[in-house]
Amino acid sequence: MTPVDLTKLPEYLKHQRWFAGKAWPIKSVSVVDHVTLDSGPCAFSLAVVEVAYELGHPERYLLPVKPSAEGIQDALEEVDCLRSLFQLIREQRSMPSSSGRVQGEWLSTQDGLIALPDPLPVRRLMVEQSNTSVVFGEKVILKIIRRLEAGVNPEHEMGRFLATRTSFRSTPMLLGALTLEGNAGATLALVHRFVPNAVDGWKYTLEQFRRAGELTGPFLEEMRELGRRIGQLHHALASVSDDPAFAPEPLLQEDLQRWSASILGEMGKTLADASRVHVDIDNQRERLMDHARRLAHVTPSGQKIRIHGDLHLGQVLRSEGQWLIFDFEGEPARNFTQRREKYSPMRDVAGMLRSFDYAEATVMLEGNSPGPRLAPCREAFLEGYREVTRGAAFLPADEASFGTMLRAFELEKLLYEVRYELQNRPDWVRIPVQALLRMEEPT
Ligand SMILES: Nc1ncnc2c1ncn2[C@@H]1O[C@H](COP(=O)(O)OP(=O)(O)O)[C@@H](O)[C@H]1O
Ligand SMILES: O=P(O)(O)O[C@H]1O[C@H](CO)[C@@H](O[C@H]2O[C@H](CO)[C@@H](O)[C@H](O)[C@H]2O)[C@H](O)[C@H]1O
Repeated sequence: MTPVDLTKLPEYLKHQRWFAGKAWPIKSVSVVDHVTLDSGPCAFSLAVVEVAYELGHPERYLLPVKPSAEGIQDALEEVDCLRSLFQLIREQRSMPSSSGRVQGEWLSTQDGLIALPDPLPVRRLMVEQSNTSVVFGEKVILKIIRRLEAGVNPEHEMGRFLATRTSFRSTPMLLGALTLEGNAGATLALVHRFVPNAVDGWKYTLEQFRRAGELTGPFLEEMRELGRRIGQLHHALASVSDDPAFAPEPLLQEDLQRWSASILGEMGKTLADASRVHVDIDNQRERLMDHARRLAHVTPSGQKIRIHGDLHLGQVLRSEGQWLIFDFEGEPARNFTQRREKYSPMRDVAGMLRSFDYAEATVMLEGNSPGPRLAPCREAFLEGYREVTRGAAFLPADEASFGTMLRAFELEKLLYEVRYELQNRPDWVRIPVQALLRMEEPT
């Protein structure tokens, strides 16, 4: 018997913030796996539903639901259900599902020994996000993943790697996870340490940029510190050679050629779409293509390593005078296999630099006066990064290659941002478009 009323599901999904398919007509929905949890004070089911569209690929979603005569009731609205879900992970329980198995995982790390209050206070996080997050006892945060993808979840994999194989601690540590094994296999939920009173780097930087005059010395020192943290993250990600998913690999000419070709390919479609709203962008095509072409001709040096993959100011937290890096899931528009590819760490550096430009553009659009913000911020961040990565095997060996790769990856990120904004925040497309227009001739 299916735990969800399938006839009501299409309408229900269309009203959920996390449902990505609102714009497309649904052909059918089905439950591909489910498990019922009825041992605690809240009986509910975890159902994996597949949504087939009239056009395009099917998608899978996780629905924690309670039986209800009125239709579909989200179990995550009930404190008892949330506690039961968390306990499943904490107690590492394993339960058969209709076509596989649900497995709770709790890491046996120092952080995993965390003591939690009993009864456990529960608070739903009310932020705009693509998943659902819940804070327990102000000490741990459970993220219930809504849209499920096949394959190894990069956030789960990276979190486990950092917690168990490295000494990198500038991240809210992964504590546990809930996994569905079998045909519909996927990571269903993740538990991390909760960072109290944290401000995300985006809000933090905007506040500083909004202040009149020059950026303060202490803020620029914080940006240098952020650069150091990212450098240390790259050292940690490159530190293990006995795990094929993480072992650094030499950067080859064919990697550079492949990345260059991929940027050129993305450019074709992206600029065509962008030129519908910004006519002058098409005139820049040749100049921009040159940046991408040059990447293919860099003399290969350095390594490919696992990287954060979607690094921007919204992926770092500022708490108690420290930077913490989080959200290792990679770019949402790419599939898990692409997100887990090893890359040059310069790609992360480029991502963060793009974020400073977004912050500058945002404060200018708000009507703040121009000021020397962007260049000092970039310089401070790069200084910090280079300070801790000097001579690192994963970086290009010479300055010229460093510069060419950085510009090519900034271009790649800019094109990604154009596509992201066209789809999600059309008013903001001008931010990456203006930056593309400003990009200098390659030297
Ligand atoms: N460990 C944490 N400690 C404190 N706040 C967090 C933590 N993890 C996430 N958050 C907050 O929750 C928000 C959403 O988290 P995120 O992992 O980015 O979810 P999603 O993948 O659904 O976007 C973040 O922007 C941040 O403000
Ligand atoms: O946070 P996500 O992992 O969902 O990342 C996506 O959304 C980001 C926006 O929230 C987007 O980032 C872009 O906008 C940011 C300002 O809002 C800016 O700081 C980033 O530099 C810029 O790329 C990100 O690209 C997208 O993957």
